[in-house]
Parts: sequence; C-alpha cells; structure tokens
Amino acid sequence: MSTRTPLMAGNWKMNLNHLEAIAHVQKLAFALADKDYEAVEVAVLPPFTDLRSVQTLVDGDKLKIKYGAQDISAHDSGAYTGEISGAMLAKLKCTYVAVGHSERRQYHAETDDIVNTKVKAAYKHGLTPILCVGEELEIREAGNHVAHTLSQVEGGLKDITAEQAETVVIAYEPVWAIGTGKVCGADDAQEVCQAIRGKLAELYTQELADQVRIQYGGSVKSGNVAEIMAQPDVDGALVGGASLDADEFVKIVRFRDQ
Ligand SMILES: O=C[C@H](O)COP(=O)(O)O
Repeated sequence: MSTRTPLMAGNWKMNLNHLEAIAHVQKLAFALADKDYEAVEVAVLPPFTDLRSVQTLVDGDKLKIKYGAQDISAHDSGAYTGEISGAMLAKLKCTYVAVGHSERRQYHAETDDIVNTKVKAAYKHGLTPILCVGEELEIREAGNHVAHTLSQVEGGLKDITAEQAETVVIAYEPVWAIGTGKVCGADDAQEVCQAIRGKLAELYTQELADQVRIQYGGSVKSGNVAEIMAQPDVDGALVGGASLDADEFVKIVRFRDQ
C-alpha cells in the first residue's frame, strides 16, 4: 500500500490580486481542519504578486497550507527583465514551484531544455518542483500520448540526481482537458501516471519511483475527484479553475467524502 501523502494544489493561474488572495487563503484556513492536513497536503500556487501577502498570512497565523509559485527563472539574478528567481521565491518561504506548465510551454515557448534548467534552478534554491507534463489532443488521437509525456518527464529531469528526484512532484495534465471541462477518464489518467512511475523506475530506482507523487490535472472538480484519486498511481491533483472557489477546493481536498 502506498504511503504517499496526496498533494492537492490549487494553481490560481493569473487570477486573484493580493487582497483577494488574503481573503481566499483565510477562507481556506477557516474551513480546513487538522484532520484534513493529516490526510492530505494542501498547497496554493498564487501569482507572484500575491506571494508576500500569502506568506505573511501563513507565517503570522501558523497556517498549515503550503504555497509556491507558478514559474521560476532559470537564472539566479541579473538583467532578466520580468523574471523572478528561485532565490526570491525561497526568501518568501515558498515550498513548491510549478515548472513547465502547458500554458508556459504553449504561450512562452518553453522547451524541455528550458523546463530542465528551471527544475535545476528550483533544486538549487531548495524549492520542490512540480514538473508539469502532458499531451495535446492531436498527440492523444494519434496514440502517442504515453511516449510524448514520458519524453517530457525524461527531458525535465535530465541530470537531476536521485537525491533530488525523490522529492519531485510530477503533474500529468493532458492539455485538451485543461479548462475545457473535458476530464480525462480515470483509466486514461491511470495509464499515463503508471507509465510515468515506470519511467521514474527506469531513470532511477523502483523504490524512488514508488515514493514520488504523481498528480493529475485537467478539469478536476469535487464531482470527479474521488474517481480520479481512486487510481493507484494518482497521488493528488493540480487544480486550476475549481481552486478559485474556496468551498469547491475544500471539497476537492476532502475527496474521500465525495
Ligand atoms: O494547473 C492546473 C491545470 O492547468 C488544470 O486547470 P483546470 O483545472 O482549470 O482544468
């Protein structure tokens, strides 16, 4: 039986300003109880401009919610206008950082090589990367979704040591299921998550692969989360739209009750 603690992470994307972020985290904190945190790790990934406010709230009230960023610069400092470094995120006590989200790959031309440099930057600064992978619709329709996703896993983890990789979180997000309401079938999610675990065993060891958490992401809601979480290789969810509604996100955290 798996000892992996599920990770439910809300990726707010480009939503909620810093005042709204405070109200939202307060609502989550009010609703979630110790028994929730014992069963599930809960995290939010707000926009960069919200992180200081979230940190102040989490620190001040000793909240058990973890938080992180949606992206990280591959560079440590210098003339990189608009970028945010791992050192800056670490200073704000971020735990996680999403790397290679499909929206970064699609709108900012992030290749596996760029994603890999960002994974390295995350580890360098003591952050845990949530490495996002997943195929576009044409690739799935052509039956190449597993191979495509595994090559993104391999590319993202290039030169990452076993000591580092044992803490990575992989988020499998089929692009066609993101924000579309089209949920990948639980069996389909399991197929790819299982293959990702197999790839981790091949790259490292079975023991390491058994330890790594693999999330599913793509139109996760309270109504479908239980079925997805019932899959043996799915260890959590990366939730976009539904994480903006605090009540709905709490229901997702409490997937066992749904
Ligand atoms: O990071 C989250 C994913 O992109 C899923 O977004 P979604 O739940 O709105 O489909």
